[in-house]
Amino acid sequence: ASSLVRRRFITGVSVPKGPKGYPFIGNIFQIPCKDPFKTYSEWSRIYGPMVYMHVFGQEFVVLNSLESVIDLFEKRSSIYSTRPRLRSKVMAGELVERAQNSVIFMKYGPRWKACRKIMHGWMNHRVISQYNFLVERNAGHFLWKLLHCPGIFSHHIKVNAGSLILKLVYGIEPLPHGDPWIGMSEKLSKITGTVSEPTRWLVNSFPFLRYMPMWMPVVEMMDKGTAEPSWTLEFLQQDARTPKTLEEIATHQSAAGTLYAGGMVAYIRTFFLVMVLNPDVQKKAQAEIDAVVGSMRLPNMSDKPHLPYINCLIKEVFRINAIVPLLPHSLEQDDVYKGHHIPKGAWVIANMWAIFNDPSIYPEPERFNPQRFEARPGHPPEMDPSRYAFGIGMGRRFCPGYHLAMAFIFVNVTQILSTFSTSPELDKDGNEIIPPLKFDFGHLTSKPSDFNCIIKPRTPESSHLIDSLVEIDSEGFY
Ligand code: HEM
Repeated sequence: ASSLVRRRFITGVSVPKGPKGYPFIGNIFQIPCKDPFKTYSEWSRIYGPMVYMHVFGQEFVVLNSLESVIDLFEKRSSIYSTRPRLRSKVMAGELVERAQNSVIFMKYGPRWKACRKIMHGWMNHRVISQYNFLVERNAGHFLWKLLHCPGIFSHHIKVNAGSLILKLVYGIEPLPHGDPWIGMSEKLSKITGTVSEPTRWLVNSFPFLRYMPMWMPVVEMMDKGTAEPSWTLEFLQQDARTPKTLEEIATHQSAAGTLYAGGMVAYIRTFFLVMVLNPDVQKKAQAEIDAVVGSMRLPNMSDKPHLPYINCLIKEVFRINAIVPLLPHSLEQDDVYKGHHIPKGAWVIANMWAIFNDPSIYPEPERFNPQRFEARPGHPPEMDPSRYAFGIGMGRRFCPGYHLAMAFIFVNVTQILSTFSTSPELDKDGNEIIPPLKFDFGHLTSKPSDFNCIIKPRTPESSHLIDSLVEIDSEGFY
């Protein structure tokens, strides 16, 4: 508290308002474990769009309005682009190590810049458009699995996203079941998510794997002459005579290690859920694909400009589930915004959930309505949430996987709509079991709670098309 008083004296203004906490422990008991972003949003109605809280001396400022998020993360991105400092004393060693090695948690500085440069080289718009064929082929495999084993669709979604990343980064084709690389990436992503949850600091043991040297299998395959083209191979072969410095390898490894597909999995699961809940939307989207693409081929990236309703649908899925509902940034110097002191070292958290559910931006926010993004007389399109689901504007921490994720989403959503109908499960009396529109927040992302549904090919021709496009060397593809 004394440092607070001192800083208040320096800036002459006070921190934003917030719920009154206890001495030392602060607001720890007021921050709920479940859906904290909803509580922050309620608090903003009492205390204003910026809400201040503190826990064990760590200060937090939650930004609940789009205006404040743009003003700070975008317009002042030179100050607000670092990540919160993680409290090493109360965290297990592995978590700290993960934090140091992960681009997501790196402090703004030279090492972070080096990683971002590598990632930009892999995932800029031009490079990603050259990989469209791989995204499309990968989606074809996914359809084939949905056709032949629809009961475990959630599992297929996970493998689908994970296998694309593994192929791009390491040239590895994952095993159909229980692939160790996919399992390991999942563990890494859980560690990453755990590090970021403010109320989790107190947990002091995590039974996770240690961070593994992920370039090793590529070196082995290179030696055997079996390495497939991949970003890692490209890196290792660049000037192969000069041994890589540890720093270079570590930088590449941390860039690669962060590439996990959690956001894409959450998106596709959300898409299936809203299709179950909104049959009219599904029919309308299918009618658009039938009219533009026909049923003789699968949609691909070149169809994107000709499918306006699908493009609106994709935006609405981003809005209805804020995949990364809380975005934690931090600042390394004191700042003053709208008459309030934003203290150096505070976690400044953008509440994206609050923004995507703000009725002044999205009227009737609880309604799933792709048409809100259409321009009609007297109705300008509502703000595109996919612009903000990956970070703010072109702010420095904006998700480097944006182009890859958008290509993946477009191809998968259109190919699923073109070939399958998704509907609610039936109980033994033939009544529909309607799943709730409910999401679980954990490990940084928000995903639909488990639900079942029926996924059926739309026509016999759809099944033939999928089978004919996927050449399977029958060895248990799923
Ligand atoms: C639908 C899918 C995805 C969503 C919604 C998503 C969202 C985000 C968000 C919100 C951030 C934080 C931005 C900020 O702090 O301002 C982020 C960062 C990041 N994302 Fe994604 N992402 C997705 C897919 C991907 C993919 C496919 C990759 C890589 C292949 C990726 C790699 C990263 C990395 C490395 C960072 C950290 C950047 C940094 O801190 O400098 N993301 N993502």
